[in-house]
Amino acid sequence: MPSILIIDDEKSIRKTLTEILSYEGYKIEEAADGEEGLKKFKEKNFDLVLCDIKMPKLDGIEFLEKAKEINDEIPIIIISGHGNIETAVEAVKKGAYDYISKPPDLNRMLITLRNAMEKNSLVAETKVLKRKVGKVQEIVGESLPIKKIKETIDKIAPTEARVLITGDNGVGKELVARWIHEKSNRSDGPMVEVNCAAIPGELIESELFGHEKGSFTSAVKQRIGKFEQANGGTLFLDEIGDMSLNAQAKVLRALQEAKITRVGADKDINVDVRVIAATNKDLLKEVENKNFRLDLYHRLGVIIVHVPSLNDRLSDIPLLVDRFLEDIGAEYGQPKKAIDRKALDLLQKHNWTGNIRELRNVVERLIILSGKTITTDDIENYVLPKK
Ligand SMILES: Nc1ncnc2c1ncn2[C@@H]1O[C@H](COP(=O)(O)OP(=O)(O)OP(=O)(O)O)[C@@H](O)[C@H]1O
Repeated sequence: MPSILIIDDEKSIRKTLTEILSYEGYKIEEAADGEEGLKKFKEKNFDLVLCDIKMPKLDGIEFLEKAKEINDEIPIIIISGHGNIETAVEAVKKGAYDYISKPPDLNRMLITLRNAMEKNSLVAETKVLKRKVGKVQEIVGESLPIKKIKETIDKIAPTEARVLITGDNGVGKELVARWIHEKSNRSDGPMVEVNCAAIPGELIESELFGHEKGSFTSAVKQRIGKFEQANGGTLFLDEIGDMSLNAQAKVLRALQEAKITRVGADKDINVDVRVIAATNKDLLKEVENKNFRLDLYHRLGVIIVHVPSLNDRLSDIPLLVDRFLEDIGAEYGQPKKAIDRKALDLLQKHNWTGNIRELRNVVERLIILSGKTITTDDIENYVLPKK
């Protein structure tokens, strides 16, 4: 149950707000002035604070400044009276999430609260994910195409240019996208990924743009879409070739106008997002077949990075195998296994239709099934198709 701290010197206001918000399922604590509020704020971890501006002892702005120093992740919403809208605006500039006017409009207040908490949990989620992922995995390889790709990433990452990454399944398109984000000026912002092939056609719009409660039968609560989640960062549209024409039209508009509209809403929302898209399809062929919009293709593909298949850069295999032996070995808590030269040669002769993902799986299998050193027998037994 989300918890809210209400700080207001007027008892009647505290009482009304407490009644309404408890009824809405929030856990409420009250404080009668800024000082008491700050004491409670220090003691407990609230999900949100509602704070009046004019109060004895410590007023709303002073509370805001002190609270931000203690924990600037908890959203604070200012309640402002008639006479102090300007102060409320100043509070927002100083980091309050928003303000609501007295007497509060019930619906608007509830929406503001919900948005604040939702946004906050998204921020927290992104942080957790960032910590989990930690550093982006290195792009291993010394072959000419890989060197070129690394150079291109260095050149294009700091620009705002949209990038279309093409290549087979499992060649490392997502990894390239991650590095572009990581080396861009947006790296402190989120990188949000959408796999357009995995989302049913009728849900993709709501997934990308969000929806208002009740906008369609299963929209039981308001939802923030991926474009909004990626605000200030990068949106990675994977498998873009599988997106419906309907959704393509909306994505095009979002790119042209830097604005989106949630499904069922009439208000536009500005978004500041860099889009990177990836596909394993030949998009121009899809354009010819009327499955993909040419104008969207041109919007997305300002820069095109093609990641070649592993079969076209077999010289990278020894380095990749070495890296996977080390990483996967460590994941299993085992010492790194060796592989003999001839076994490595066999791997370089294999037809890698599943690309680097397949190679990684193969190395994992070999680590599990082989002895200390991986031999040609192991490759014949566990990798090559049985005749
Ligand atoms: N050059 C590389 N060095 C190290 N690991 C790599 C490299 N390229 C890809 N990988 C690893 O191979 C796996 C597949 O890569 P990734 O998911 O980026 O491919 P993809 O092209 O996006 O695949 P899909 O088309 O299925 O979305 C991942 O585990 C990735 O970390």
